[in-house]
Amino acid sequence: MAHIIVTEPGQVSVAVPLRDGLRAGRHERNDLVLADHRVSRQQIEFSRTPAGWRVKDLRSTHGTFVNGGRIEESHELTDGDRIQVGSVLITFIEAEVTQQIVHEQLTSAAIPSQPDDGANRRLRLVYEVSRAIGALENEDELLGRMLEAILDVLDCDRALVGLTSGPEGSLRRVVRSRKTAAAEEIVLSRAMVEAILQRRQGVILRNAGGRETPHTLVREHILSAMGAPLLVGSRLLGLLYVDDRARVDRFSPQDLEFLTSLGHLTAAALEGAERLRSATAMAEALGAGGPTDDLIGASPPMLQLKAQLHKYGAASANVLIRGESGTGKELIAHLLHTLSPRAAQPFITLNCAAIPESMIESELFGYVKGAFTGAIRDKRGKFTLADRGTLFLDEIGDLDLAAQAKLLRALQEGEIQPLGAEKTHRVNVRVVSATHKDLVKEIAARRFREDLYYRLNVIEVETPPLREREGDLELLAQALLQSSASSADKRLEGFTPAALAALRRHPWPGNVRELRNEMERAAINADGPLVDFTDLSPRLRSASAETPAAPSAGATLAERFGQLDVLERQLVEEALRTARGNLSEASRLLGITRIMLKRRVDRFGLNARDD
Ligand SMILES: Nc1ncnc2c1ncn2[C@@H]1O[C@H](COP(=O)(O)OP(=O)(O)OP(=O)(O)O)[C@@H](O)[C@H]1O
Repeated sequence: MAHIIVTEPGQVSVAVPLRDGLRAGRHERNDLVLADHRVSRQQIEFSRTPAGWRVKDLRSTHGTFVNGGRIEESHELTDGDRIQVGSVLITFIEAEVTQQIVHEQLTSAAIPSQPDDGANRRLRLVYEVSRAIGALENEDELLGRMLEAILDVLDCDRALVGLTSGPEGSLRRVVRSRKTAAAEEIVLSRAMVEAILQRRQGVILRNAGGRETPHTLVREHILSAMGAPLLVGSRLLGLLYVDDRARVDRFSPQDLEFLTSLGHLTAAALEGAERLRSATAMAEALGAGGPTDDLIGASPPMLQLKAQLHKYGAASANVLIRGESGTGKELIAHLLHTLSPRAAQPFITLNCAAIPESMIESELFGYVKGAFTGAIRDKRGKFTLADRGTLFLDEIGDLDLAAQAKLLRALQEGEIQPLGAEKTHRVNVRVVSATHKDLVKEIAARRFREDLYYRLNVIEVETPPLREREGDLELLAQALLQSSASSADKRLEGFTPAALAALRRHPWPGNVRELRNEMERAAINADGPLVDFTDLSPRLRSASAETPAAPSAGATLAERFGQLDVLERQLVEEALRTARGNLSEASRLLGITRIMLKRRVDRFGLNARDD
């Protein structure tokens, strides 16, 4: 049954099963009462549709938002949708949950004081879990408390939460055991973990000892085990696992159903906490300014990127930066170094695509005199030069397999051996690498080593392309123009509307690098004070699909002259669209008088309004 997870500020998250016609609002007659002054008395209604579920806004005063956007009237829900009303967050979950548990949870304001039978102990656990993770402060400690409660209720030996946020693709674990006070090492069955994570379903081991029992469980003397995924929407955060060494068939299908419900609840709370952390980091990043000020951009993906840089700069883990060409990968690698404790040490760059295969090893590790013909003196490699600092490996996807094997060894052992040297020596290097290639595809095509990928990609950062960064184009164009103008010793104030429109129309496949080149050119061409359409490159003046085709060379003079009308009409239409039909505003955009524009509007029979 589908359900919603309701998170009110300062309250525990509560899971509520959905039913057709369920209403939420401030009035106490609602099925779900939301005590928030920005929620209307009747705010929203959920209804079933042939395709699934829909949420309808009941003409609320402050509106209903789904995934950040205000809904017009109603919205078809998909798994994981986040509905915001006032300060209340409601997450829609399509997956199955145990109705009994979630329903009881909804109606219990406090721990129930009924006889302590199995069902009530479970209910109490759900309550405890909600309370613990709702107040999420120290994640590990609270997950630990939840696991202790699970051990108690399910009466089994050991319990574990494995989070996929662990280093290098491994699971970060929180473990509790009934027998030992110390956190016991739990060896998980790979087959079970894969089944849970890949199928995204709960798995239960019954008849342990049978021929199909996974080897690890037999070796570890585990007689019963079960696990469930931590899923929120389509996002997999890890798994919940319990086992027992005393009894066979310890867990029933109802136990698994119960564990699965807890998995949903835990995942929703963990994700909520993660969002809070990233919002806090973003706020800190925005307030902090500092080195990331060099990274121009205020669009949501750029703000997120800046927050990530502040968060990851201080870590010493390796970082892989992915992104299209010209999106600022090198700039970001340098910022990661500047923000790190290694900032006072060297930042060394190697472009793997620019070095011939035969030389890559000596570039990376260096050589000693006499190592090969022409090695007339010792040469230090990039690893040695970057010792205690950062090594930036650009275009890592272009490294050949032989060099990948050597790089992997250096990263695994923290030691390098220059060509021809007898001994290895230790180096302490943080590797930041970058690529525009999809390394997962490269791994599948056997062109990139998977083990190296995990070594490099402890933290992954993605640089967004310019076309996805709404509003950044203008910011970047202005800043890059100013820096080019001052190098050319000119004073330029900005752009004419026609130049700006051409900049906005262009798709910028070469991203910021292409824009920087364009601004250098414009600064040279422009006589000032504004850069005009004619100062831009021919590519910008003619490449856009919306720009009318240049008059064809073979046409007569009269035909070509006639085509001017087409261009003029398109520009007038565009200006009117931008100015929402306002004549004065549109004439200002076109740089002509209002009367001149009115004459053209009449000639083309267009609609416009007087101010
Ligand atoms: N957000 C930004 N703010 C200011 N300048 C930027 C920004 N992004 C990129 N640049 C500038 O654009 C140019 C290209 O950036 P950079 O060389 O870092 O891109 P890249 O992703 O490493 O490209 P490639 O993959 O082709 O090597 C540089 O001059 C860089 O300083």
